[in-house]
Amino acid sequence: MTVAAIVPAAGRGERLGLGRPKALAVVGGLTLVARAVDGLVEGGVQTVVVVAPPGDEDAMRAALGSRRAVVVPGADDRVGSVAAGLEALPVDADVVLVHDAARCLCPPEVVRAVVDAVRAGHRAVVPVTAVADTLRRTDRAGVVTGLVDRTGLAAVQTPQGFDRATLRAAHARAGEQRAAGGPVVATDDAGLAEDLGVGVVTVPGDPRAFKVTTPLDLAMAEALVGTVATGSPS
Ligand SMILES: Nc1ccn([C@@H]2O[C@H](COP(=O)(O)OP(=O)(O)OP(=O)(O)O)[C@@H](O)[C@H]2O)c(=O)n1
Ligand SMILES: C[C@](O)(CO)[C@H](O)COP(=O)(O)O
Repeated sequence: MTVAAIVPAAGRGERLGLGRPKALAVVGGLTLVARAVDGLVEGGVQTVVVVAPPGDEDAMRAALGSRRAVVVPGADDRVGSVAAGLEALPVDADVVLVHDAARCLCPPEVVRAVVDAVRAGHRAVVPVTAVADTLRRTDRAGVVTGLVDRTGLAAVQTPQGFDRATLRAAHARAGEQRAAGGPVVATDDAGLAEDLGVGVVTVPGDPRAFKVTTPLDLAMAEALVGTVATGSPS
C-alpha cells in the first residue's frame, strides 16, 4: 500500500495576521509547512502534495527546500484546496491522508495510528481529543440558552485518513453540490465522507496537533518546538 498525503496550505492566515500565508510562518527556524511535511514523512507517508495559495507556489517550494513534495495551487476555501490536491496524487496512492499545514507539531505517532487504521480496513479515520471545557449554547446577544452535554463529544484534528476511493467520492459529491449552488456544510474531509454515509472511526489525537490559528497559538508552537520528538509534555 502506498501512503500519500495532501497538505492544504493555501489559507491566507487572516487570524494570524502576519500579512503572508500562515503555512510560511516560521517556528523554531522552520516554516509550518516544512514541519507538517516532516511529521508526515516520519509517520510513514511516502508521497506529499502541498496545496499553496495561488501565486505563492514558488515561495512554498522554497519553504520546503529539499523535501520531496509536489506543489499545486489551491482554491478559495479548504474543501476546494483539498480537491485540487486530490488531482495531483500519484496513481498508486491507495491510503490518503489530509493534514492541515497549520497543525505543524502533530507527532508522528498520530500519523502512524491514522495510517494503521485505514490499512486495517476503515474507510475514514480521524484523530480526536477530549473536550475539556464546559460547553453552553448562547443566543446572538451572548445570553446562555442551554447546556451542551459533553458526553460523547470529541474535538477532531488532522491528519484524517481515507482509502483513496472514499476521499475521491466524498469530494466528487461536494463538487456536485457546489456546482448545483448548494452549500458545502462539512468543515472537514471526514464530514464530506459522512455525507456519503461512510462510517468514520476515531484514533487518539494529541494536544500538540493543535491548529495554529492566532498569534497566541504561534507563540505556543514556538514554546513547544523540541518537545515533539522527545514525547513531552502532553
Ligand atoms: N482556501 C484555503 C483555506 C485554508 N486552507 C488550509 O486549511 C488549513 C486550515 O485552515 P485555517 O487554519 O482556517 O487557515 P487559514 O484559512 O489560513 O486561516 P484564516 O481563516 O485565519 O485566514 C490550513 O492549513 C490552511 O492553509 C487551504 O488550504 N485553502
Ligand atoms: C479540518 C479541521 O482542522 C478539523 O478540525 C478544521 O475543521 C478546519 O477548520 P477551518 O475553519 O477550515 O480552520
